[in-house]
Amino acid sequence: MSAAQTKPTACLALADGTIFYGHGFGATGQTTAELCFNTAMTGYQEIMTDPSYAGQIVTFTFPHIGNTGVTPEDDETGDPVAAGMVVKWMPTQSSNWRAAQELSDWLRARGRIAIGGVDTRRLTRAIRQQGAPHVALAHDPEGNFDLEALVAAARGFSGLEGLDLAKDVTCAQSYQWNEMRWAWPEGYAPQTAPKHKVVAVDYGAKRNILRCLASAGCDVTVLPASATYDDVMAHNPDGVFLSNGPGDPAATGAYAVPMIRDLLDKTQLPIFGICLGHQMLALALGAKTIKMNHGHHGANHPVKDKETGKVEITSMNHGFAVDTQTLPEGVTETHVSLFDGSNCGIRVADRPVFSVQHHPEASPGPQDSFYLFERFAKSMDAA
Ligand SMILES: NC(=O)CC[C@H](N)C(=O)O
Repeated sequence: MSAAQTKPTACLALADGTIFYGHGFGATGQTTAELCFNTAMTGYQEIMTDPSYAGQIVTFTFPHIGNTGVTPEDDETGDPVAAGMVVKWMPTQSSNWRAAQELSDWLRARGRIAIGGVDTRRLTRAIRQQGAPHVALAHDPEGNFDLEALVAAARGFSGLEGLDLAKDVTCAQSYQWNEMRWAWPEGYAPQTAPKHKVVAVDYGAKRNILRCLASAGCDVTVLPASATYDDVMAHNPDGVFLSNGPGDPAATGAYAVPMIRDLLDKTQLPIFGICLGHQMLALALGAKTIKMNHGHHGANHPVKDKETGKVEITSMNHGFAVDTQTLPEGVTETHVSLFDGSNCGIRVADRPVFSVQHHPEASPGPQDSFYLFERFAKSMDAA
């Protein structure tokens, strides 16, 4: 906080009793969640509206957040789904021709609490040391905080392990998706007429993934997370896409994995998964997932494609990972994180079934990972 802003109007309490004071913006009130940090320098709106952030408060390590405002065009879904945000500097008035609204007003309208003026470097170190902490975040313009109650609320948060959050963020009904990417990766021609009928199962899908599928020539039907094998097959798809999403893959897997297993056992359909979809495909193949210490959240994560030796600069947002040691016979690790060696991709031998942990649609590379959508489309050409 600056010296001029003396009385704190927001407070972040960690379950270990550490308190961070700051100034509130966005909605007032109180919320509990797991706390992570994201190292991306841009894309705060896409991050806040990524459904995979449900149940989490995001600490932004980049200090200037909010200075380009927000625009409906950049929403990854209808509402912000991250539970709140923590930043170093209070947002200044936005300055960007695309800005339709100030970040603070946008957060307030959507009931999301934010705190500014926090020493985010100290907080990030705490997250790295403790593992993603459970926290309570409160914003009160009068600055009245019951610290004991806040710490108790943080301790009362169950954490993300064992939580199925896909059911909260999935679409209520199936729908068609036709919109394409706005920018074309170099060397890729826009597909004018969709060639492949794809069912995308929505565990919390980001819109840009659906745009990338459409851009690769897919006629996309989106189904809710609860879709059964019969629901999927009723659309007579040429391929099935498993989306990203929040929460613990093992919990969502309780109903999603049997559907994916049926697809694997009863069909030869191409299957492509991203992030939660990747984790649940791995579970369906017999592997296990683990909770990471503080996860991967950023837009600068180097991932090595083990088959080509190429390194992609990727966007990541995950707190769980596939345990490489548990991959069964016939399932190969195709991608690996160069930060910590964790699994970032798998492929089933002799079948067009593959998935990645990172986000190929989010393009920090900026075109490094689009080939995965092309690979999925090509596998349907061949099928
Ligand atoms: N982006 C995602 O799909 C995240 C997957 C999962 N919820 C995780 O945190 O690991």
